[in-house]
Amino acid sequence: MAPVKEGALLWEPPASLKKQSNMQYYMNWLYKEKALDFKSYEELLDWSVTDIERFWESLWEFFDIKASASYTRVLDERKMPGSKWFEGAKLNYTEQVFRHFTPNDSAIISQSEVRPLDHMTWQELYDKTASFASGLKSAGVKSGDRVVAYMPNITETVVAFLACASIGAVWSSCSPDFGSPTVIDRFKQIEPKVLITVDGYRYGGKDFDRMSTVKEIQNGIPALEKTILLPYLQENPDADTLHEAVLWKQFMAEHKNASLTYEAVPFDHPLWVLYSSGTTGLPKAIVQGQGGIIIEHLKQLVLHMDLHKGDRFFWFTTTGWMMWNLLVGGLLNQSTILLYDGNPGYPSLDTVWKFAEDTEMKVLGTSASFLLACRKNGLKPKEQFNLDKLMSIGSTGSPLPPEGFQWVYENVKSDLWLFSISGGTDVCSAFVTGSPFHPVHAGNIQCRALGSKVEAYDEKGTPITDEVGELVISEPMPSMPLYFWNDEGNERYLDSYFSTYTGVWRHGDWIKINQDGSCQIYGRSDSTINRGGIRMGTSEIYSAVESIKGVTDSLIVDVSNHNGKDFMPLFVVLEKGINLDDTLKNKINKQIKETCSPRHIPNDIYEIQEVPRTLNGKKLEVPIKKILMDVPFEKAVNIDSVGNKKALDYFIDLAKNIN
Ligand SMILES: CC(=O)CC(=O)O
Repeated sequence: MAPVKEGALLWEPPASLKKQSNMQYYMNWLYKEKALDFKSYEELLDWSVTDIERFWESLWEFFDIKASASYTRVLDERKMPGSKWFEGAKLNYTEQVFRHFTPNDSAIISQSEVRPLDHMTWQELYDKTASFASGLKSAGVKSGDRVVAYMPNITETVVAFLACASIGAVWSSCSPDFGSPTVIDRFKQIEPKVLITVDGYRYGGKDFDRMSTVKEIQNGIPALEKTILLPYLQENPDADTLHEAVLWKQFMAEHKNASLTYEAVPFDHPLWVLYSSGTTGLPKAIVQGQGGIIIEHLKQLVLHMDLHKGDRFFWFTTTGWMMWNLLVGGLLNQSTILLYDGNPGYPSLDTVWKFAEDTEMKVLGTSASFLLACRKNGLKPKEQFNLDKLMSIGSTGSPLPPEGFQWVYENVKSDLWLFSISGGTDVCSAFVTGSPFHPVHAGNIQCRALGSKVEAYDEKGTPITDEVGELVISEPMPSMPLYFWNDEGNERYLDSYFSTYTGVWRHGDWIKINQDGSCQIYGRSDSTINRGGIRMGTSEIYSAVESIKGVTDSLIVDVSNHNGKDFMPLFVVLEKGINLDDTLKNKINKQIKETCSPRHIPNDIYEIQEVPRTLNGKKLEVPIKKILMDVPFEKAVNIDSVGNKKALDYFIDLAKNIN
């Protein structure tokens, strides 16, 4: 097959999909209830980002958000940051989930490398959530206290999260493949009372015992009062080696038949803390609110991904990525969520497609890198699996290039809806996303999300179309972070999003918005490493690499997506007499794997003489990234600010070889 050209039309939504979509239903509802007659998505989008108070209020009514006290006004003031949404309202995330479920329907279908395929009904989910919540309460957990999980993507993690939210406690999770320094850097900041953990996990057919890591985590977080240990890898891990630990089974048994109550919390009550790392300091602890997430996730999942009650919704994720939080959001609409824990490429890349067949999956969400790996390995799922029920594929983590789109249409199904989405941890959602109304063009994201005033700004802050610019959001959204934990005077929050354009959210991605409203993302406009959706600050990688004897300095950049290649090189400066041989490379990779995560192992390691730095000593990450992306030198580097100009030569030569 000839390679598809960027922008080539690959699919158009059939009239039946449009007609039966939630988006159409919402537009009909707006017409009937609000006398708002939009003739197209573009008209609706325009209204949603102009008359923002009425738009978000309409969602509140359309989704029939359950609240024990109503709001007094939708928005206090259009300002960013700090606008107050739905003041006076009292609600609860978990109550929204359980407000009208069908007891014997499946709420969760799960499988892992440790466990076979299993269904959990809504009644079971409700009962287990009630028991866990009661257990947390007896452990002294109150509204506002933090509960953290070092857990894989399995049913117990969802139970624990729903229980935590029902009390109004604040949730935070890390995947058990994260090393203890990474976990401690995150969890310690929020002083959690309770840790929920597994003893270990299986990945790619290998067992990883984590009991000693759990001990290190416990030792690193003095605020912890209790640990709940779920035997997942071993049947009988030795709970006595941990402080104040109780086994999951015992914890649940003590609270059997408990009834579930819901703490009515204000709209901006913290729901969870997600983490995002920059180049310096500890990872940012981003706090998102119960109400903001409920309304944003319903919008994203129900309108943009067209999830209906009972639809089987899957996203391949770990608990350390915001896509886990979005996946769980499927329960807000009583969809059935599908969890997979393990290596999606083990024993082969067929694993996910087989899971799709076995679960009669309707929406299959994954990362662009997974789809590209399937393509590279010549997979043809359509010839091997019955994917009749599959309606759509979602892709995120990095931009999906045209060849990824082509592979899906040629090898999975010619008549499915493939949507690529992008947003991120900061809002736990997507700014640019899918739509049941729009065609799919190779390499393009279908549309900007309702209620997200996404614009591309040039350096002067002027909106541009058909050109790459900074992705900004120029009107407030209820899902924007409430604050960062321990961020005196909102300093880091302001610096992260509002230091470039006053009162406008600068997201840190490059975007091109096309005339027809579709768009493309061109990766991070800063230097953060985003692998498999997990954002890791370069500083975390440096501290791992530079702790190795013989390594004196280092630099890492992620130029994945440039030319459709997955490329994250690490550059090291070595002590005199030390060679960058395979033993040292393996040592570096092992260190990154154990202290950061396996996803942050570089594609290659190069020896350099000097790390290029600014006059005041900062590593030149973004300029080097730009050089390697073949951006013209004068645009990539502000040469006057470079302290050791000669150090750039190496990268200029390397760019010639890789591009
Ligand atoms: C929706 C997203 O933006 C996911 C990610 O790439 O982290």
